[in-house]
Amino acid sequence: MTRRGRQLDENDVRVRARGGSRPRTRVRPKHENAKQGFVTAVDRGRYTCLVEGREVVAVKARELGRGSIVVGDRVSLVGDLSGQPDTLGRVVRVQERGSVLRRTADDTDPVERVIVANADQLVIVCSLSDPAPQPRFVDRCLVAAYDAGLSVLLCLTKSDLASPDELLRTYAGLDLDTVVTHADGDLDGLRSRLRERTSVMVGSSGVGKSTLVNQLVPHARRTVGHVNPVTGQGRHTSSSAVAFPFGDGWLIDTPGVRSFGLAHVSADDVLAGFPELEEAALICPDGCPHTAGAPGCELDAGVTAGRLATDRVSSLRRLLGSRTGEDGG
Ligand SMILES: Nc1nc2c(ncn2[C@@H]2O[C@H](COP(=O)(O)OP(=O)(O)OP(=O)(O)O)[C@@H](O)[C@H]2O)c(=O)[nH]1
Ligand SMILES: [Zn+2]
Repeated sequence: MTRRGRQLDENDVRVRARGGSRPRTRVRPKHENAKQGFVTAVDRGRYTCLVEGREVVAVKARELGRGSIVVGDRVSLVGDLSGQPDTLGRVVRVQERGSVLRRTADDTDPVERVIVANADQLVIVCSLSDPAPQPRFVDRCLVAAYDAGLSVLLCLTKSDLASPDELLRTYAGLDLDTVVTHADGDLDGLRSRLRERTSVMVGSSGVGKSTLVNQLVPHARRTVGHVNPVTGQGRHTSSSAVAFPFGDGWLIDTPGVRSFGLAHVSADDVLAGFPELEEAALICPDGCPHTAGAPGCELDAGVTAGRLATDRVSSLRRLLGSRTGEDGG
């Protein structure tokens, strides 16, 4: 279950139905010797799974149908699980997911994609300078995280270049944890918040996410810096998520995820990404759209009286508007 008790999507239902409501006798005996694995990478129909400490490449068994398998899924595998080159295992079952982090391509696209399963924390990586902080990106990630029932760690990087004070003030009082880092600093604070959980890292380009992942997981070898236009060197070979074991948990990098389209999130759940505004909006008239100038909207009153931050209110309004195609977000 997710924290907000959200309905799981089609894929989840399909996975559950196969595991639960079907007579198990038909499937089970065949896979009695199936082993448990954790999906660490997905690339064109090939699933890399960690099985008893070995990296096994597997395909999806036909009986699983069209249901998706994503990084973070816990799966049962049969077939050749030796992990030797050119061997293939077969994923025969996907366990029920504890959480699903999803996105749509843009805010008006109805097609949802699950990016990562079973995560419990979203780490939003945001640089304090070079590139300048993007609070709207952070707000959008917050909505996606709360919608998925994930807790949030805001990681402010490049503190050697600028002070974190202003951003820390902006996000103080929200239901999130913060940590401030820079490339030559110690990462103990960050490490301690990553152990024993499954964390997903997101960040826009250049914020220093790969630098962080490489420091946390030295064998990760994430490419750092810009793509060389001549050689193409530095280009990420995969745009999908990759999971690395970290302490007793997992650290999942998402190189291709630059943002979250939020078409799948209801207006109420967008508002839930802004807890202080959600509380203020309780005294709005019934059915208030919370748009600028909406009659009696408490968000306007709160801004005028200095109780609410202008930036947060306009960020919320931009997100609400972009989902109906009124604003590019
Ligand atoms: N001053 C400073 N520079 C940093 C820090 N961390 C990373 N950088 C630099 O910022 C640039 C971008 O770092 P990356 O780690 O590639 O950033 P990224 O978020 O992975 O960006 P993409 O590769 O586009 O996904 C590189 O030139 C890094 O050397 C930091 O703490 N301080
Ligand atoms: Zn309102």
